[in-house]
Amino acid sequence: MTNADQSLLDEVARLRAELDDANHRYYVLDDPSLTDADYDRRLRRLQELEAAHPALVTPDSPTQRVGAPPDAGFPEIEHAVPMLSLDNAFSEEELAAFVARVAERLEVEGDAIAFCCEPKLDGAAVSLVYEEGVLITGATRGDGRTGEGITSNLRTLRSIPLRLRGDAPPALLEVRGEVTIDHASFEAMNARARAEEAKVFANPRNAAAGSLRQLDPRVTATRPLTFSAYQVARIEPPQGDATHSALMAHLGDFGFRTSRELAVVTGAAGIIDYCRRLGEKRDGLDYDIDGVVIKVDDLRLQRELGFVARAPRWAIAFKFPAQEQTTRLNDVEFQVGRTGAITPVARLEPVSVAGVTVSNATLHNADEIARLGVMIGDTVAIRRAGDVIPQVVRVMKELRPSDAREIVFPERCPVCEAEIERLEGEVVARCSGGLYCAAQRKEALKHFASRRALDIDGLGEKLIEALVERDWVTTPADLFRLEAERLAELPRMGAKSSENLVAALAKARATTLARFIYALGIREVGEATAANLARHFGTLEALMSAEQADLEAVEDVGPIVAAHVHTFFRQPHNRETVDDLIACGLRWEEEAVGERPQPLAGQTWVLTGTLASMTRDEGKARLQALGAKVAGSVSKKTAGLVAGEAAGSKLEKAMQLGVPVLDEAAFLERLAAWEAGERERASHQGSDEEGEA
Ligand SMILES: NC(=O)c1ccc[n+]([C@@H]2O[C@H](COP(=O)([O-])OP(=O)(O)OC[C@H]3O[C@@H](n4cnc5c(N)ncnc54)[C@H](O)[C@@H]3O)[C@@H](O)[C@H]2O)c1
Ligand SMILES: [Zn+2]
Repeated sequence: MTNADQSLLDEVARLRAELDDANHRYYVLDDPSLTDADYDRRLRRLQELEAAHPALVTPDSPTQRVGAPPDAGFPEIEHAVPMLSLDNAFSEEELAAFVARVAERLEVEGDAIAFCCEPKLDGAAVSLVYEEGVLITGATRGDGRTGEGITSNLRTLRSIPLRLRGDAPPALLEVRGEVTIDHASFEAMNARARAEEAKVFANPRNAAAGSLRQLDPRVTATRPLTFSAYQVARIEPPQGDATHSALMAHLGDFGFRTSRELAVVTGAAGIIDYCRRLGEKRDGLDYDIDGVVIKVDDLRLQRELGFVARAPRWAIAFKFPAQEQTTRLNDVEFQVGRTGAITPVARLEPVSVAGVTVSNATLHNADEIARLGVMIGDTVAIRRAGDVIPQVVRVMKELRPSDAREIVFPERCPVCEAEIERLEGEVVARCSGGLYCAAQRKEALKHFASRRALDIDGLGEKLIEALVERDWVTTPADLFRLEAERLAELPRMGAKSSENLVAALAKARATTLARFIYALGIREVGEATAANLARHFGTLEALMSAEQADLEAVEDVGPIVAAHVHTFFRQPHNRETVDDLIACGLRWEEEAVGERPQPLAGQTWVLTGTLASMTRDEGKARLQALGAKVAGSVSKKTAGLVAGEAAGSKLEKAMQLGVPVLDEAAFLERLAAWEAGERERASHQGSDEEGEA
C-alpha cells in the first residue's frame, strides 16, 4: 500500500469517527459540537472520497445512514415505511442537475414536470399513526427504520389532532412532519432556562428535538412546540389524491397544519424562482427554515422514481446558507441600555452568516459568559436567525490559543462611570447612574415627566428626544431652566406651545413627595412603594439618610428594593440632581407621617381576569396605594371586583352576591378619579407655585 493510499484511509476513518460522534451529539444528546456548516462540509468530503473510491463504501458509513439509533430510554417503534433523509443541492446548478436526472429517468422533458415546493422546516421529524381517525402512536425518526416512541409527549402538542376531523376518517393514516419552535418562544424559553440555570439550547431545532425527547410528558407540555405536516407515508383505503399537493390539502381537512408557503411550479426555472423568493423571505419568517424541499408532485411518478439508500429520488433539499458559522472572538465591549442594563457585546472577526456579514453578537450577561466558558481569542459558533440579534452559542475550546484572555466585567459604567450594581439573584448588571447616565437619559426623562410622576403636560417622547439630542437637557433639573423663546426654535413648536410647556413646567413644580420619589426612577420603586416611602419617612432628608435596615422597615419594602433605594441615594450625582431640582423650585408639603389620602381605606377589592393596560400586580399596587386591601377571593364583604378579559368563577360569584363589578374601562376611569383627588389636594397646597396656564 502506498503512502497516498494510507493517508486516504486515514482521512476516511477520521471523517467517519467525527461524523459518528457529531451524529450522536446532535440526534441523541440534542447538544451539537459542530455547526451544521462544518458537519455538512465533512459529510460532503466523505461522499466525494467514497464516490472516487467505491470500494471504501461500507454499509455503516455515515453517508449510507440516517440519523442515529434510538435512545434506550424510549420504547422502540418500527417504521412501516422508512423515514429517510433528503439529498441536498447547494446551488442552482445542482437543482438543475436534479431536474435533469428526474427527467432522464422518466423519459420526459424537465420543463413539463410539476414540482411541489415547501420550506424546509428546521426542527425534528416525527411520524404519527392514526387508526380509524384516532392517534395511536407517535415516534421520532431514529435511524430511519426504528424510532423512539414518544406518543405521550406528542399528545401534548395542540397542533396534533388526537382525532382526525371529518366524519369519514381513513382506516389507517401515517403522517409525517416537523416539530418546530418559533423564534420568540425559543428566545423566551432560553431566557427562562438561563435564569433558572437549566439547559440552554443552541438553536430552535435542538430545543424542539430536546423537548420532544423528555422522559416526562409534563415537561414537553410546557414547551412551545408546533407540528406541521409535510408527507403522507400510508393512507388506507386510498383516497384518490393523485398529487402530493392534493394530499397536503387533504391533510388540512383532517385538522393538520401544512405550510402556507407551499406552491406547485414546473421545471428547473420554476424551482429556482421559488427558492430565490423564499430565500428573500427567510429573514422575515418567525421560524427557522434551512432551505426548500422540492418534490415531484405526481404520486405515480414518485413511485416510478423510487429510492436510493438513504433518500428518495423524487425529492431534493435546496440548502440555504447556514445560520450558524464559526469565527474568532476579537474582543468584548460593554453596552449600556436605555434602562441601564449592561450587555456584553462580542466583537467578532467579520463572518458571513446566512447571507449577512456579522461582526457583533450578544453575550447577554455575566452568567452567560460563565456558562459558555468563553475567552477573548476563542473560536466561537455564532447564530443569526431572522431579526433576532446574533448570539454566541458555543465555544470551540479545543481551538483555544495560548494567549486567550479572560473577559473582565467592568465595575463602572462605560458611559457615565457610575458604579455598576448586580444584586443577588439578578442576572442583569446595571449602571446605577440613573438620571445622570447619558445612556439612560431619555428613558429617565420620559419617566420623570410621565402622568403619574411629575405629570408635565405637553412634554412628550418626541420633544424629550429633541431636547436630549440638542444637549439642552441632561438632567431633569435642566427642564425647569428651559425658556420659551428657545423652545420655539424646535421643529413643530410654535410660540404658543412653547409658552404652554413653560407654564406646565411651572405648575409641575408643586408636587407631592410620593410623586417626586416615584419620578426619580429608582429601580423597582413604583407608585405604591414611593407612596409608602413618603408616608413612612415624611421628609426627603429622612429618606435620603435612611440605612438599609430603616428602609426594610417600610411596608412592602424587601431587601432588594431597600438596596436599590440605598444605592441610589449614595451616588453623589443623584444627590446633586435632587438638590438641583429643589433649587429649581420643586416643592411639596411635608407628608404627615403615617397618613395619606386613602379614599378606599377599609375596603377590600378583588382583581380577576387579564387587564390590557396593566398587569394584575400593578392594578393591585394602585388599589393598595389608595388604601384598599386586595384579596384573592370574592365574599359578601368585597367592596368591588375588577374583571378583566376572560374572567371566570370570581365574576360569577360577585354577580351572585351582588358585589359591584368594574370592567377595565370603568376601573381605569375610577382609578383616575381617585388618584386625581390626591393630585388635587397636592396642587392646592402648593398653589403659590402655580403658573398662569
Ligand atoms: N451539527 C451537527 O453536528 C449535525 C449532526 C448531524 C446532522 N446535522 C444536520 O442535519 C442535517 C442532516 O440531517 P437529515 O438527514 O435529517 O437531512 P436533512 O435535514 O437535510 O433532510 C431531511 C429532513 O428534512 C426535514 N424536512 C423539513 N421540511 C420538510 C418538508 N417540507 N418535506 C420533507 N422533509 C422535510 C425532515 O425532518 C427530514 O427528516 C444537515 O443539515 C446537517 O448539517 C448536523
Ligand atoms: Zn451609566
